Amino acid sequence: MTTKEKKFEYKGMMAPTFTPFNPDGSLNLAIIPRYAQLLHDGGVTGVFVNGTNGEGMSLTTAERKLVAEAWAKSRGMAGKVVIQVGGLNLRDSQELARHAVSIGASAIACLPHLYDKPGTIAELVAYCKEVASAAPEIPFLYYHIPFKTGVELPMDKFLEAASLEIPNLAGLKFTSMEVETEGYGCLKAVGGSMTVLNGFDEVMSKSRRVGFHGAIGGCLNFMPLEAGRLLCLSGIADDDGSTCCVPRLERLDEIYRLQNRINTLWDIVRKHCGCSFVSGAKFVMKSLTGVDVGPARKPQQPLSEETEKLLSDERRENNYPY
Ligand SMILES: CC(=O)N[C@@H]([C@@H](O)[C@H](O)[C@H](O)CO)[C@@H](O)CC(=O)C(=O)O
Repeated sequence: MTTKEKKFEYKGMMAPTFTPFNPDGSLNLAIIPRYAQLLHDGGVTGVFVNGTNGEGMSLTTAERKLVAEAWAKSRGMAGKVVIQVGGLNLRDSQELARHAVSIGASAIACLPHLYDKPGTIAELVAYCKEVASAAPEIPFLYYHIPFKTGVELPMDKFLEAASLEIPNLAGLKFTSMEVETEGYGCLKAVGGSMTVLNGFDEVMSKSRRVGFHGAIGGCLNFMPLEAGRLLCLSGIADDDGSTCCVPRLERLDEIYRLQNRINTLWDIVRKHCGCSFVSGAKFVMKSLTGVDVGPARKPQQPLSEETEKLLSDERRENNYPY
């Protein structure tokens, strides 16, 4: 593999896709082409499959392959197809990594082991190396999401150490609020050669300002136009008024407004759905786009009619969509 191939050269908005289910809980793969078209129309240029929104950890390995294949078939619309292969026993993650190569995925991403959690950078590097080496032909991204995994190791140091051991290491999905400190360190790590993608919508603007390459955020499934404008305005340097037709103060107001709109929507979902956040997010997806990705799987709880009504009422009161 050449240096260029092992890098994940990507800039833009990538949707962490919801796995569509039928009401009986079986996969609804037939809807994926329409879902991919919707993302494409909103300016989304990649998909992150079988992650948190995708409920990868609630799917069987066979189902994860089917979902990955369906997105790979829709790559004409979906753009870059990144398959999250972690959250399982190592053997299955390696099998999914090989499968990702066989279907022409753009890259794989991987969580740490969720039970035998790594306690040191060396342990995390060793684990990632096992997975990455099963798919040496394509880039490997680490999926950093400490609030879910409990693995809180410093990512800038991880990238430095992993780059010496994993030839196809290309970067990470950084799902932490620490974008201006640790996240910035990741951008500077390994001579600035790693791709760093933001994972929390709440810090989308900040992450763009410090130079993250892109965003993988749930809101990109249903409000990509607002998110795209937010990312675009946030990427304009303050001292370079000449490149932007929107005056600086107006621009800052608009950034503030757009970031707040995204945050408010997530606050509504969190308030009514708590731990069944993906159930709520899937309901929002259906309400705002008409693409029905169905219910979430347990342990996410189904939404009661009352919760659905509360979500709908608050959504409308806050003018989503415009
Ligand atoms: C934990 C979680 O759900 N994170 C979301 C965010 O978009 C999140 O929903 C949003 O920032 C609200 O907190 C994405 O990062 C999910 C994601 O990338 C994935 O599906 O793997």
